[in-house]
Amino acid sequence: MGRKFFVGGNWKCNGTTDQVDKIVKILNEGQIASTDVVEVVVSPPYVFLPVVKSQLRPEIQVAAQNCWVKKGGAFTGEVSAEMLVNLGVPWVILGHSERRSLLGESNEFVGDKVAYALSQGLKVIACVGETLEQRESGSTMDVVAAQTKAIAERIKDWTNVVVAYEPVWAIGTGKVATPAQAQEVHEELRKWLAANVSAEVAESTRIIYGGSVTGANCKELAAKPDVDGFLVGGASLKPEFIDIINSAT
Ligand SMILES: O=C(COP(=O)(O)O)NO
Repeated sequence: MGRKFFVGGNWKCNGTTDQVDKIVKILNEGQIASTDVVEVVVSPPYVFLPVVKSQLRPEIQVAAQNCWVKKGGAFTGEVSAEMLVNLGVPWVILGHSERRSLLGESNEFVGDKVAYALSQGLKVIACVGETLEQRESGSTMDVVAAQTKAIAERIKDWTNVVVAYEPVWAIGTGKVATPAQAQEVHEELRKWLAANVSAEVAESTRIIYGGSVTGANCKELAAKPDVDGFLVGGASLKPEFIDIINSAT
């Protein structure tokens, strides 16, 4: 398969300087698999990005949790892709379900953000996922395909894209998807990429799972053939994140 395992830590809107110091210490002192085996990217809030980047061991990269949809300027409160590149931040999470639901980010807006971030040289963790209502109505794949299509219509090169399947009903709820549920959607997503982009992109693009991943459930999920890693929320703030990083070994 040849897809390097990928573990992202999404700190969301959390952290004080003391808490950030403690998390960085855990990350710097943890026994983690080599970068040949796993790619690790942690995503602090914007305000902590420079200090975390400066203090983290070199094997662990950083990501922003969002960025603006076009070149910076008169967009009060926004942070541009160019600023992240200027800071040496290599990754950005885009299209997280919390932004789609709380801030009304549409599939098209997320697609535009992904295209612009890539054009500026950022690497992107692009989030997709359905709500409980959508799953219960049997429209999971329709939703996830539409979210992915809005990205595919706007980009040509998938080299720097990781797709994060994060079922909304599993985020922050403790109701983790079963390994079979995760595998089913990841496999269908990969088939969608093969049919609508290319076999090569389908084969090489990492599709990672997010939604109540913990040190206790990560191994079983990681064992599934189309689960290429994780995007972890709550547990990325805890020592168990080290176990999740090592879950593919
Ligand atoms: O939103 C998530 C997952 O959050 P939890 O692990 O806390 O469910 N990742 O981006």
